[in-house]
This record gives sequence, C-alpha cells and structure tokens, in this order.
Amino acid sequence: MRSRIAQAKRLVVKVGSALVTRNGEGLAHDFIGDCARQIATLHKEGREVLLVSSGAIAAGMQRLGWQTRPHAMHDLQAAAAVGQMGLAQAYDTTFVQHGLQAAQVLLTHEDLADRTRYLNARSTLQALLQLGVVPIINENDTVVTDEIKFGDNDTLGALVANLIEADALVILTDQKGLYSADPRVDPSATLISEGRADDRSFETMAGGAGSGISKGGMITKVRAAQRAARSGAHTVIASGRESDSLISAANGVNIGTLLYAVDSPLTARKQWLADHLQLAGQLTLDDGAVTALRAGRSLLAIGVRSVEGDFERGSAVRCCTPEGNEVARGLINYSSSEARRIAGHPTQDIESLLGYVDGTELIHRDNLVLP
Ligand SMILES: Nc1ncnc2c1ncn2[C@@H]1O[C@H](COP(=O)(O)OP(=O)(O)O)[C@@H](O)[C@H]1O
Ligand SMILES: N[C@@H](CCC(=O)OP(=O)(O)O)C(=O)O
Repeated sequence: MRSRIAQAKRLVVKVGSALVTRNGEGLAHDFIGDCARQIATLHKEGREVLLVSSGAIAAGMQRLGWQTRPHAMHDLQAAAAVGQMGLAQAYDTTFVQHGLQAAQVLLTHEDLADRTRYLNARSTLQALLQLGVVPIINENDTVVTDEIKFGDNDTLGALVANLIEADALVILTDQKGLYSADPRVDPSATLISEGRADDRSFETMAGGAGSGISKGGMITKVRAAQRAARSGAHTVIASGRESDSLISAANGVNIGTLLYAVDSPLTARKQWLADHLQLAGQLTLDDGAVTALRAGRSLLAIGVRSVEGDFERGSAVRCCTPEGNEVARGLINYSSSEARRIAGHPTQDIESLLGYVDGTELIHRDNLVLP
C-alpha cells in the first residue's frame, strides 16, 4: 500500500498550528525552514507540492501579545490578518533560499462551493504548479463567518486535494499518527499503521484538538482522509517533529498512519463530479464531437451546434447527440452567452470573438462524466 504514496506525483501537505507556531509561542522558523527544505527535495524529484498551512491566528496572537485564543469572531479575524503577514513572509523567505517561488492563496468555502470560483481556483492552482511555484494555502479567515468556515485546515487540505486531483494528502501534526485513542488521554493507545480511509471505526478512535491553538484535532484528519479518498487521494497522517518525515511519507516509508483510497482516482473523480452535478443547461453537439467525447476527449466549441439554458461559467451541463440523446455531463468553462458566441467556431477564434480565453476547451475531459 505504501508504494502507492511513493508513486504520488501531486501531493497536498497540511501543517497544523501546533507545528508552525511552536504551540502558540510565535512562528517556528526552524520548522518552516525544514518544511521548505523537504518540499524542495520532493520538487527536485519532479513532484508537485501544495502546502496548506495553519498558523495565522496563533502567529497573530503572539504578535499582538495575546495569551489565550479569543472567542469573538472579529478578534480571531484581526489576529489572522496580523499573523498571515508573518506566515507568508516566513514561507517566502525560506522557499527563496531553497530556489523555489511560493504563492499565497487564501480560500473560502464559497470559492470551492461556487462553480465559477471553483474552476477559477482550480485553474489558478494548476497554473502555479505548471510554473513550478509552491502554493501556500490557508483559509481566508478575515472574510469568513462561522457558518461558512471550513473551520479547520484538515478539511481545507482535503478539499484542495479534491480540487486539483492530488494523488496524496500528507497531514503533519504533533503526534506520530492516528492512535487507537487520544494518546494524551490514554497512554496505552497504539499507533494504527494503515487502513481504508472509509473505515468508520477510525472516527470512534479520534478525538478533538490537542492544544488551545489548534482547531480540528484527530477527528477532522480522519474525515479529511475520507474526503480526499473521494477523489482517489491516499492520506498519510504523520509527525512533523520527526526528521525528514515528509520525505519519508512521500517515499512510501512505513511511518505514521496511511488511510488509503479504494477507488482509482479516475473512478473516484467521476463519482465525485456526478454527485455534484445539478444540470443548468444543455449543449447539442455535432456527430464529430459526439465521437470525440466517446473516445475520452475534451469538448471543443467547434463541435457545438446549439446551447440551451442560462448558466454561468463552471455550471454543469448535459451534452446531447443531434437527436437529443445524452452523451455526457460536464462542467463548462464558459457561460451560456459566451458559449453561444463561440459555438461552432475553432478554438483559435475564441479570443477574437470574446476578447479573452477562459480555456481552450469548452469542457475539459477531466470535467466530463460519460454514462
Ligand atoms: N486517536 C488519536 N490519535 C492521535 N491523536 C489524537 C487522537 N485523538 C485526539 N488526538 C489529538 O489530536 C491532536 C492533533 O490535532 P490538532 O491539535 O488539531 O493538531 P494540528 O494543529 O496539527 O491540526 C493530538 O495532539 C492529540 O492530542
Ligand atoms: N486558518 C487558521 C487555521 C486554524 C486551524 O485549522 O488550525 P489547525 O487545527 O492547527 O490546522 C489559522 O491559520 O490560524
């Protein structure tokens, strides 16, 4: 099973507040530096890494001289705003030392729930990876309210893994992995080496956060593994305090807890897409486009005869044969009015027709589900 992680090309790494902020006493520059060094090593092996880093609130509290985590939303948001500056600065400085560029990406729940923003977030992250840049992701704490919070970055890490179809999610924390019970409470608890991510019994073993500065605890890590598995990503939960633990986890060494996905990434992704599709419109294709879709290719504007419905970029649409039979469903890169303007035209004309290009395909093959 561990060999599956060793083969992972695209990894999301999540580091929690406990590690990044030395239990709340300001930023742990040595940990941040070591994390960047390990990511740089993986990068040299040709692997793509996205880093989800907590620590803004804890770093902000330290900068503001606050001893305990505030409860009021506006205080938490103020602390995050102050702390995120230092966090981004620390990563920027240390990644440059390792010859890598980093980019700050702050996301909200709405960015991933809203179709248009979902596609935008996805294409921006993909563009950053293609440029060889390491995205450093955190929740945009200053603009979210309780109801729309991810709340913990374990969940955000899993959603990012779903978003960009990562092969693996590595969650580094202050324990060696998932234990049969919270080791802080039960010293006889034993480390779980591996299991299926969808095995519900792990939820009963996992408890809440270990310190006042962290949010999620082990339960959100187990649920993050379940969520990541829905797009076919395997999860390793390991200690960020052990030397080279990220490199070891990524190379399939038997450390921490592996919670593996059962479905292949493609099956899982299509399932995930199918679950999320609420149809907003319909495209009628020509015969050539129908053949292309059935052969597993993307849909280009030139193969579209007509567009029905009123929808935004990122909406789910039905693709039909000239006779009206469904061929596929997918997430479209253009709104209905844009799609009407470019339908029947070759890809190279999109820019002159619209004044911009939001994707060379009308629907990318990764975003298409065939029955
Ligand atoms: N079954 C368990 N196995 C390991 N740790 C557990 C378990 N249940 C609860 N925990 C707690 O979860 C903590 C890690 O989560 P958390 O404090 O949120 O860290 P992070 O900041 O890395 O997200 C551990 O310190 C531990 O006390
Ligand atoms: N966005 C918050 C994340 C808080 C959080 O989830 O912390 P953790 O449980 O340590 O991953 C911050 O940067 O402080």
